[in-house]
Amino acid sequence: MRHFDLVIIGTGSGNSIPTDAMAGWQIAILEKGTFGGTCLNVGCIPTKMFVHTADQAAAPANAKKLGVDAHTDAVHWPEIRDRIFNRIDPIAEGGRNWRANENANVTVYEGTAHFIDAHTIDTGTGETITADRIVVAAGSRPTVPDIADLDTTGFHTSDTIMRLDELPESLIIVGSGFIASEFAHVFSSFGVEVTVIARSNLLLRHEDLEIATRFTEIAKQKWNVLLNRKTTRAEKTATGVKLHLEGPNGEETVEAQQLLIATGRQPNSDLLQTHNAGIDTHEDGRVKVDEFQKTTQPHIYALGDISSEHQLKHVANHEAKVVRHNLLNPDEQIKSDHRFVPAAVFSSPQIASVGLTEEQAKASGIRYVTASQAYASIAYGWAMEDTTGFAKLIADPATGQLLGAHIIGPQASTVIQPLIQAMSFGLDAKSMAQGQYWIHPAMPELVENALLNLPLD
Ligand SMILES: Cc1cc2nc3c(=O)[nH]c(=O)nc-3n(C[C@H](O)[C@H](O)[C@H](O)COP(=O)(O)OP(=O)(O)OC[C@H]3O[C@@H](n4cnc5c(N)ncnc54)[C@H](O)[C@@H]3O)c2cc1C
Ligand SMILES: NC(=O)c1ccc[n+]([C@@H]2O[C@H](COP(=O)([O-])OP(=O)(O)OC[C@H]3O[C@@H](n4cnc5c(N)ncnc54)[C@H](O)[C@@H]3O)[C@@H](O)[C@H]2O)c1
Repeated sequence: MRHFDLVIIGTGSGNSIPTDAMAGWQIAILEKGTFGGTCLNVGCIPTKMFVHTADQAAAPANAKKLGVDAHTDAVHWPEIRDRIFNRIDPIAEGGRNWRANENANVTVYEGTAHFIDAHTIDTGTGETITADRIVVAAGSRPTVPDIADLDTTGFHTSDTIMRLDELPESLIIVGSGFIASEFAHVFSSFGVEVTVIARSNLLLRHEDLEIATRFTEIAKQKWNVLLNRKTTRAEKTATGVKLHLEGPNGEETVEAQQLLIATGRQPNSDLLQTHNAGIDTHEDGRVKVDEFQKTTQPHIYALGDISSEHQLKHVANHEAKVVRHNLLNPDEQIKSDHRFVPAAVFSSPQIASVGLTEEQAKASGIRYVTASQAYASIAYGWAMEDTTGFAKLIADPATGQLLGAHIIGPQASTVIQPLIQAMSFGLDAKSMAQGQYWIHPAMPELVENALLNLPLD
């Protein structure tokens, strides 16, 4: 049985751990799917390449209010799809080739691995190996809800929808979180008739209530948004799929050519049989880790979607850096920093957030103040004729420190960055607003004005 100094399970953020400083270590990398993991192959990167294209396709419709007549003549789905994946697929293959054939100290095993015990792993390739140290970076996979007959109708998840042969005329999306909101924007901008089915009365309900409410209002004008609906049964039709729903109008059905299930992602700890290694998991299947990313077995670390409460690439990357440091410096371990984890929804409009929502601030019983600023009341907002976007800030009235920041509107994912910086480095709202120039008349004036609007002494 071959023995390794280090085994890494999963080639998403886990693949970034081996470094020159580990050149003397024998390392095994285990992967059951495509090298590079979710973000590169079926997640952040292709989705944002589709989102940017969708933004272009939708732009002419928005130009009308500026006095410009423009029209999107055609959306060439096969060309768009192939442009995106002809860029991504070689990167995945190049990464695999580099690790498999060009790293003298790395051995790649391509199979579905599982633990035999705390030091022994069946690689799923017919070979079982042992290791001194192990990194569990096996990510998550789409959750499929229990809808009767769904298995007979066929459906897509984010793993498959981006590789459709052709653009459908209509698409039903079950779910109302990140993936639903981003793909609804992509497909509707490409001319597809989109229906979004949500269990609750709001889309993106993890966001601050005012933000989620505004997003839901806007979404209703663009998509067929069905709120407070339970999907009870799926049925195959001659042209696609029919879903049976229960909701405020009683029983009803919706039909479309294609169906996307976007109801969350579950950690892959079950595939790994982590219990065989004595690794504890949370009730939702996430591997338990401490602040050093150590599992309940001190020689096994975990990172990213399989253990984190934030299923975000920047978090997985941060944790991978922490794990790499701790593997190389066992006597000077560092902690992960999860204080201010930002996230953005790349829909239309975009949403970006960091820190507490107002509901969370209220529930925690702390004292807080809020302030908002509309894009419509800053000069660049006039230029864009934006009427729906705004920033909302939550701050501690005693110290002026920001507790949360939420933006809905153009370029929200970029405009929020100085607020993330202020929170991370402890810069108070007043100093931030008054201690620097803000380029006039640029979009960050939204942030400057929101800061100045906070009722602080
Ligand atoms: C559609 C979509 C869009 C997204 N967009 C964004 C975004 O814009 N911004 C953002 O921050 N995040 C985004 N995310 C989330 C982000 O992709 C993930 O948080 C991140 O990729 C997780 O990285 P990871 O290394 O933990 O896992 P992964 O990248 O999933 O890597 C885990 C790897 O482990 C392998 N594996 C699993 N089980 C086994 C096993 N038993 N044996 C061997 N190998 C195994 C898998 O095949 C996979 O390659 C998106 C996700 C999706 C699905
Ligand atoms: N821009 C980004 O950073 C980005 C983009 C896409 C995905 N992601 C990550 O991937 C994760 C997964 O995305 P997602 O959109 O699948 O999850 P999500 O957690 O954002 O949303 C899941 C949605 O499905 C609904 N839902 C759950 N079970 C259901 C059921 N049985 N029937 C109907 N609806 C149900 C939930 O109410 C929720 O609206 C996200 O949590 C996020 O961390 C990030």
